[in-house]
Amino acid sequence: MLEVYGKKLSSRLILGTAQYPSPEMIGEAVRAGGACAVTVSLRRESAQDTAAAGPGGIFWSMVRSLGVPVLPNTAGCHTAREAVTTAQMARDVFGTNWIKLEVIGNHDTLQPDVFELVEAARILCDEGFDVFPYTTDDLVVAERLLDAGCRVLMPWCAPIGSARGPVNLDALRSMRAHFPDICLIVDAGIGRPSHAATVMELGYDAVLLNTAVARAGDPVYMARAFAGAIKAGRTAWHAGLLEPRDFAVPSTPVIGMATFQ
Ligand SMILES: CC(=O)[C@@H](O)[C@H](O)COP(=O)(O)O
Repeated sequence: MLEVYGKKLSSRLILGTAQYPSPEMIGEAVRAGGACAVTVSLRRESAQDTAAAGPGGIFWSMVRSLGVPVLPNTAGCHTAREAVTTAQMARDVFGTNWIKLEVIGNHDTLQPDVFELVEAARILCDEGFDVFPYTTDDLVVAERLLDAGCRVLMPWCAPIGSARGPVNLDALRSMRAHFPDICLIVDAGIGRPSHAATVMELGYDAVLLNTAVARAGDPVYMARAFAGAIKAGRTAWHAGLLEPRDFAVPSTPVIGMATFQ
C-alpha cells in the first residue's frame, strides 16, 4: 500500500478536479477510478467568487464529500511568494498540511519555474507543510527539493494538458534509479491509460492526472480505464519485466530436438 507523508493511500491514482462537464461527474469519476486523493486549485475555484463556488460553496462541499484526502494545489502561481500565500490559505480552508506546489515559469509550456519552486518548497517545508512539488525530470532540481525537505517528487512526463504521455522515458527511468526510496508520482501530460501503465512499469509509485479523464468522451469510463492500467503497470513492475534485446532469442528450447541426417 502506498504511504505518503505518513498517510496510507487506498490506490495509486490521484485525480484533478478541473474541466469536468459537471461537479457531479467529478464524484462519479473519482469513485469509478478508485482515486486515492483529489487535487483542487484554491485560486481557480475561489476566483469564480460566487456563493456556489466560494470556499463554503457547492464545489467545496462536493469535494469534501468525496471521502478521499484533498491535495490543494497552487495552480496559477508564478512566484514563490504567491505560492506560499496560496498554500497558507489552502491550509486554512482545507485543514490539511498537504500542498501540491506548482510555480509556473513559462506560459506556453506551463513548465515549472524550478528556482522559485525550490525556494517555495524550502519555506513551506520549514512551516510544516507536506510538500508535493510539481517539477521537471531534472535530477539536480530533484536533489534540491529533497534538500529543502520534500519527501515526494512529482515530475512531469509532458506539458500539462498536452496528453502527449512520457516524452522522455530515459529521464524518468534515470530519476527512478537515482531515487529508489523516494515516492515518485508522475504529474501532468498523461493522455492515455497506456501512458499511465508505462510509467508504472518503470516503478513509479503513482500517477496524478486531470485532463485525460475530465475531457474524455466519457470521464467515468476513462477513470475506470486508468485505474486498470495503473494496476496492470504496477503488477508488471512487481513481476519483473524483461529488458528489450537487440537479437532474437528462441522462446522454445532447442536442446533435445530430434536431428535428421
Ligand atoms: C490538475 C493539476 O494539478 C494539473 O496541473 C496537473 O498537472 C495535471 O495535468 P494533466 O491535466 O495534463 O493531467
